[in-house]
Amino acid sequence: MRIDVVSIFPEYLAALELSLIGRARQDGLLDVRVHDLREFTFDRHRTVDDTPYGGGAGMVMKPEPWALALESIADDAAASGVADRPTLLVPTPSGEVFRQATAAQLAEQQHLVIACGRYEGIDERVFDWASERFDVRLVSLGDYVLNGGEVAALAMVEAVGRLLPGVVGNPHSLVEESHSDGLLEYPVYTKPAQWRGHEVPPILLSGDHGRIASWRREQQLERTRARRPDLLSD
Ligand SMILES: OB(O)c1ccc2cc[nH]c2c1
Repeated sequence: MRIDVVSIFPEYLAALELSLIGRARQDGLLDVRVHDLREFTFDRHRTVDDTPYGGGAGMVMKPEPWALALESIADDAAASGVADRPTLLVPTPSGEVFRQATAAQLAEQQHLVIACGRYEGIDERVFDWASERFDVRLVSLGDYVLNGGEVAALAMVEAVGRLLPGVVGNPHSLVEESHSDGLLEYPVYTKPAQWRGHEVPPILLSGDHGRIASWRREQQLERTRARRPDLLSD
């Protein structure tokens, strides 16, 4: 999989050189490229924003730098033999909620491009224009607002990248985690069995794997009912 990320703060994405994703890149399991949107401006001040039509606070990101950046990425990918029609992910508070199912869906794609907006957002016409060459998806991490798309990009690259074959050491760990089966994950414990007056649930020390599995499932249901009843109503 190839992932291109475009931002006016490319250094924000440096975290993608670390840990699991960084190792996957070094091992050739994932090709992540970060681009500075200002490389696609040609005025003296490398301008990427302007005042909003219709008035209102703040600034809006100009369409042309985005079109040049996205064209450059799509042309490069096509020339490199990345056959798929790229998926353009646009983090925005006004997008569909990004869920584990979204990550699983995206992990099947060959090429993702993530457009990190700033200011009051990107000129809407970019998304209409981009739909000729990209499958455009506006996505939100949840019902809160950040100052730009970079944090969402980091989250999405990790959520998708860790699902790719060979990226996590033990693929089984992907099965037993929150949301993989629609429920929250069960509580986990490790040594020591007694810690500051708090003990590990005795069932986990019993060696009875059948009863342990049942206990864990009950814990998942109990936690999901308590913390995320919405997951049970679907
Ligand atoms: O909350 B967000 O994910 C988000 C994404 C993009 C922009 C651009 C300006 N504010 C933003 C917020």
